[in-house]
Amino acid sequence: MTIAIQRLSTGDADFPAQLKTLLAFEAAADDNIERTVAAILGDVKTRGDAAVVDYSNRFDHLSVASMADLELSRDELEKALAGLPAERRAALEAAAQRVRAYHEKQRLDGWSYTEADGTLLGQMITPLDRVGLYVPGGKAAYPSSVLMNAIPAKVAGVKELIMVVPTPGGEHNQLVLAAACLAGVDRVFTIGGAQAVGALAYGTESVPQVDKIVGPGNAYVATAKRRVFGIVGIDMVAGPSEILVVSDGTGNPDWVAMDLFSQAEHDELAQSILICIDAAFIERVQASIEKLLPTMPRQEVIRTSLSNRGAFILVRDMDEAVAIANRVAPEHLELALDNPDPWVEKIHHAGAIFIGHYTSESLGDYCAGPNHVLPTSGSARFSSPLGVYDFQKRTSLIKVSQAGAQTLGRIASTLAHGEGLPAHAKSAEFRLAD
Ligand SMILES: NC(=O)c1ccc[n+]([C@@H]2O[C@H](COP(=O)([O-])OP(=O)(O)OC[C@H]3O[C@@H](n4cnc5c(N)ncnc54)[C@H](O)[C@@H]3O)[C@@H](O)[C@H]2O)c1
Ligand SMILES: N[C@H](CO)Cc1c[nH]c[nH+]1
Ligand SMILES: [Zn+2]
Repeated sequence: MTIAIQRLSTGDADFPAQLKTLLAFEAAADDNIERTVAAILGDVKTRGDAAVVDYSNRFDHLSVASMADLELSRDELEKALAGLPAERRAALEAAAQRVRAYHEKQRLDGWSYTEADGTLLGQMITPLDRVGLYVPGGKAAYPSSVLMNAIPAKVAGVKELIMVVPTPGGEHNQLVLAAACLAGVDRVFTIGGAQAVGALAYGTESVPQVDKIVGPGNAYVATAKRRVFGIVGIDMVAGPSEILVVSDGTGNPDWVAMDLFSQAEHDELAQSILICIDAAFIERVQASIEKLLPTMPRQEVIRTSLSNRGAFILVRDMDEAVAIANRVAPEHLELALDNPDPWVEKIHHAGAIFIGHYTSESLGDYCAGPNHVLPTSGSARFSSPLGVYDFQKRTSLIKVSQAGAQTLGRIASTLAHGEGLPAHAKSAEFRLAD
């Protein structure tokens, strides 16, 4: 069966309008979800543990009596790690080691300088005290996301990392627990959805209140995170996965087809786009898609994603390809080019750039080292991958010498009078020598 993937060409007069439609994705605001989440959060705020237990029993089909049944012991996490088949354990450890090494480079350090009159100015960096990590557990479990969220937090020096993961029907995903153990997660509660976000944001008798909640989740989780923002910090509200491949017609079309599949298989709403300067190569990728799709276990998800949100864009040259890539500002951008290096610095908007034919996006998802939590839906125009800096805060330092108080005091006094704030002016003036 032919898979109908939208074809666009920059040579067409209506290309700008077509591109706009292709990129016009907004997570549908759902009043029912808003109402449900508001009610759950309110209940968790009022009734604490009892509410969390009730919702966990209802939504995750459990029958537990108290929160004590919903916390895993250190022993259970260690058993999960010890029980992994050797090959899986080695892969998990190799990925964790590479992700840690990369993120070590991101740690921000404080700085200060002293002016001629002895006044010291600087910036102090402190880690967040306590962070909540949401790990989705409904339809699919992602141990790699445990590493990508927990390791930067630990590298930043976060003192306590509390993980929540729903376990529908009481099933514990051993690879998720092993990843938590390896990444140094401190406590794990088997709770999910809006009730878990509420427990982390407000604190309950058992779940400590955190300072920031990170990690992806479904519409209930995303809505709850948006609602508790302000009481706690949040990382970002990630949309469906995206990949954009820029091709000059070189390389293997099977590789490109599978790279497009790799993000399409996440979600029917995922977006996979190929921009290419060579019409014949686009046809070869289409043929590869037809050939390879029947071999894929998640072919229905891939088919839906490619036909609803996928696209092939034929461009006249590489400059046009790069301009459109920057307009899309994709989560993942592959430069599938024989000579990719000169083009890297022309890409200004992308969550991550995968350079050259051997750099499949999937290596970044698991083990290259950089974080796989990346800005989606064009937000790479103004935001960055999750990193150590998301778990560090900056505090300004000001230590004014007696001499400095004279110079600064006169400036501050003048400006304070200008603003009509006499107490500000006086507090500076009191420190002026007569
Ligand atoms: N961007 C990324 O890096 C990334 C990584 C992993 C997962 N994801 C996304 O995370 C999401 C995971 O979703 P999921 O559902 O599998 O797991 P989830 O853990 O996010 O949600 C499961 C919870 O949703 C709540 N829920 C379900 N139905 C409900 C209802 N009718 N009323 C109230 N609450 C309800 C329940 O409490 C349940 O425990 C997917 O959208 C996936 O694409 C994104
Ligand atoms: N590609 C996803 C983020 O867009 C992350 C992931 C986890 N496992 C596989 N992939
Ligand atoms: Zn992925």
